[in-house]
Order: sequence, then C-alpha cells, then structure tokens
Amino acid sequence: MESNGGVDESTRLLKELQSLKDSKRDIEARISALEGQLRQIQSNQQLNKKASSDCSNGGSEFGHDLTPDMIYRYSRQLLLPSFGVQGQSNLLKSSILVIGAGGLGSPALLYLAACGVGEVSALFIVDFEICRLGMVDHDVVELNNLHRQIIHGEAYIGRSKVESAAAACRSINSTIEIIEHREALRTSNALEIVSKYDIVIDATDNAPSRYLISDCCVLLGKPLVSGAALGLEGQLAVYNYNGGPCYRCLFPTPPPTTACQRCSDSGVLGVVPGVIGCLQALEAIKVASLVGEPLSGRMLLFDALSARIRIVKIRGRSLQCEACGENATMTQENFQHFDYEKFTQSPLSPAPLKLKLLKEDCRISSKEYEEVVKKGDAHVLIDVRPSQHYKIVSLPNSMNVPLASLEDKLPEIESALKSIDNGNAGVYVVCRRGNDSQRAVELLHNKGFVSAKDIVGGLESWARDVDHRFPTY
Ligand SMILES: Nc1ncnc2c1ncn2[C@@H]1O[C@H](COP(=O)(O)OP(=O)(O)OP(=O)(O)O)[C@@H](O)[C@H]1O
Ligand SMILES: [Zn+2]
Repeated sequence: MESNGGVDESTRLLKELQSLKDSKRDIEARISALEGQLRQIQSNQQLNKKASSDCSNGGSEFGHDLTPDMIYRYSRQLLLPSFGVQGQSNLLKSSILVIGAGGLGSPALLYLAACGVGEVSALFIVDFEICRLGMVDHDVVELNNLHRQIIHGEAYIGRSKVESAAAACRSINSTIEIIEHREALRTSNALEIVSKYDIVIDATDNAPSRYLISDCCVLLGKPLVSGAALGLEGQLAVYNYNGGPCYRCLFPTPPPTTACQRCSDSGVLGVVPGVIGCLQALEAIKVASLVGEPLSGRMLLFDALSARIRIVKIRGRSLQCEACGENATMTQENFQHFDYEKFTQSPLSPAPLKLKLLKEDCRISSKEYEEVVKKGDAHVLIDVRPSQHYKIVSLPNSMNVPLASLEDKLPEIESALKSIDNGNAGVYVVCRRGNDSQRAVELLHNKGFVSAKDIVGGLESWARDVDHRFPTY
C-alpha cells in the first residue's frame, strides 16, 4: 500500500519539476531575445560602417533602411508591390499598444510581433524609444481561456497574461522591443501609457474600458482600432483616424447593462475573436505602414454562422460629441476624474456581481443544503440557469426552470411540490453564482411560495465548499 508520504513526495517533486521547467523556458526565451538583439545590433553596426563609407544619401548601401536580416525575415511582405520596402520600413518604425491580452489581443499581438512592429534594430535610423510593441492586462491565464486566447499555453496557467504574451511574442521575434504593462488601464495611468505609442488596439471586453480608451485616444490624438467578439459574431472599426468619428460620436450613451454580455456568461466560439483580432492587427498594420484604406467611418460586421462579412457606413464625427466635438468637455483633467464604471453602469474587471436581495432566513449555504439532501428531507430544487448552462452540469434531482420563464412555469413547480409530501416540501433555488437565485426567490415569495430559499453562492459555492469534483465553468 502506498503511504501518504509517497503521495506528498511525488506532489513536491512534480511542483519542483514544473517550476524548473518554467524557469528554463523563461531563460531560453531571454537568451534567444538577447541573441537576436545582439545579432541585429552587430548587423546594424556593420551596415552603418558601410553606409557611412559607401552612401551619401543617409540610407544603407541598398538605398533603404532595412538590414540584411530584416530583408530576409520580412521578404514575403517586401515582395508585395502594394506594401514593399516602404510599407515595411514604416511598420518597423511604428509603435503599437494592445490593450487586453485575451481572445482578441492574442492573435493581434502574435501577428504584430511577427511582422516587426517595434523592431529594435530600426534604432540606427530613429530613436528606438519610439519603436515598440506594448501590451496591457491585469489578468492571469486560466484554463478556460486557452480555447481562444491562443497566445497562452498550459504552462502559464495562473501567471500574468502579459508575461505569457510577451514570452510568446519574443519567441517569434526576438528583434522587437516589447513593453509589458501588467496592470489594468485606468484613468490614473491611461494618459501616461497611451502617450508612448502611435496606434492603439482595444482588445478589451467591457464597456467602461471601451469609453475610457476611446476618450484617451481622442485626447492624445491616437488612431484606435477597436474590436469586439461575442458568441458567434464580431465587429471592428477604426476610430479617431484622419478626421473620422470616435467611439463616443457613434455611441454617445452607453448601451443598457443587459446588452453588455461577457464571454464568461454568454459564451464565445474560439475562432470568432481570432478572426476579429487578426483583422485588428491588419488595420493597425495598414495605419502604421500607410498602406491601403483603414476601416474609418465604416464598420465591419462578422457573422460566423452564416459566414457573412458586411461593411456598413457609420456616421462621421459628431459636432456634439463630448470627447471630440466642437464643445467637447472631456479635457485631460476631466478624464482623470471621470467615473467610467458609473457612466456605463458596469464594472471594468469582471468581478461577479454579489447581490444581497434576501434576508438571511430566506437563504441557506451549500453545506446546509447538503444536509437537507443527506437527511432525505422532502424538497424541490429549482435550477434557474439558462438551459445551455444546465446541460453542461447540474445537481441530481433538480428541475431546470430558467429565470426568464419562471413566472410561466409556476404551475409546473406547484405540481412538482404536490407530487412530494402533498405540498409541504421545501423549495430551494440555485443558479451559477447566487444572484439570479435571489431574484427567483423574490418572485416566488410574491407568488405565494413563501418558504422558498436560495442557495448562497450557487453552484460555485457547491463546488468550492461541498464537492470539489463538481465541474465549474
Ligand atoms: N481596462 C483594461 N485594461 C487592461 N486589460 C483589460 C481591461 N479590461 C479588460 N482587459 C483584459 O482584456 C482581456 C479580454 O479578454 P477576453 O474577452 O478574451 O476575456 P477574459 O476576461 O479573459 O475571459 P472570460 O470573459 O472568459 O472570463 C482580458 O484579459 C482582460 O483582463
Ligand atoms: Zn467623438
């Protein structure tokens, strides 16, 4: 028989192994970054020597500012007649900030790193301080991110998304300058961070961040490539570019909070943000390289189910816009004191809403509910989550009555109650996190089910406090 000591020892060894592997990967990434940078600097020094002896026009011996390494690395883009040496050269000298290293930010960052945004070796022609690829995020990688946030791997679960994304970008292109901002973009730091870049990509997932980023870009005169993806649909537009509208011109008042869904509630097919994130990188590349027609004054709408992409014309700059209009009130001073969470009535970080609608005696904990089950007390358990949630996982012997249809389904609850203990059974209500269950209990009380109680913290608390093997999502 294996002793507990053996299990503990193997857990300890596994942990140590994992931590050594993590360090090894970080060191390897750093070595390859330094090697790449050294290679580029040496190649530039040689080129500079040559340039100063051979050339009188200030460029390299080839008549442009690309080094031999750059020519080889980016050759497939250089071959494009509409992009060519000039497009690549503009791109290398640009600096782009990606806000959010999640579903949209993942592909955007990978492509921007790969195509040379923030190329350090451009330093022999410009001050390298201005060439950089920046990323901002305060979050850590979770297992349920990986199906779409393809820049992150299993080894980074629990670690900073920015740290993970930066390592992935460095492993693709060690010659670029990557700046890590491991924090949320807020009014207190936005002006300082955004001012260091030429172009901004909004790859966040919430309304307050969208307004905050757009206002900040207007104040600092930065073009903004904004994207969104949810479920099976996505959209994309370039704001504040060449006299075009800003996000506020288009949406002067925030959408109702019910319209601001998040992936963690309504779901998203992994490829959908992948498509939009790639298009965001493409628009940023067009703006940076001065090639093509950026999507300003127009919006791209993507519908994955019907495989349709539509481009619609959107309104131009609004003279009444609070941010960019004739009498704009959004000054840098006002921006720093503006409460974006209050304005949009939704939180910037996805801390789940913790409602407290009910009195203590109308609620039980998940451990208390476990006792009800163990004792075999007669009761009905109503699960008020949407049916697609219920199909993923549910507690035994529960009946699914989604909150939206609860009022219509009261007769069914009545007959379920009658079928056990002649109507004297208890009524318990559960949902995912314990918010909708309270709303449901309120409604049930008003309709005469006065003994109904909700399970505090929902199925998440069941998984945490009662059954650790119960799946969470
Ligand atoms: N103001 C902000 N500053 C920096 N990063 C932000 C800000 N707002 C959101 N983000 C980041 O944008 C990313 C958006 O990613 P995504 O939409 O794929 O969802 P998620 O929050 O990672 O996952 P899920 O919604 O499934 O829990 C997240 O990593 C989030 O931390
Ligand atoms: Zn505007």
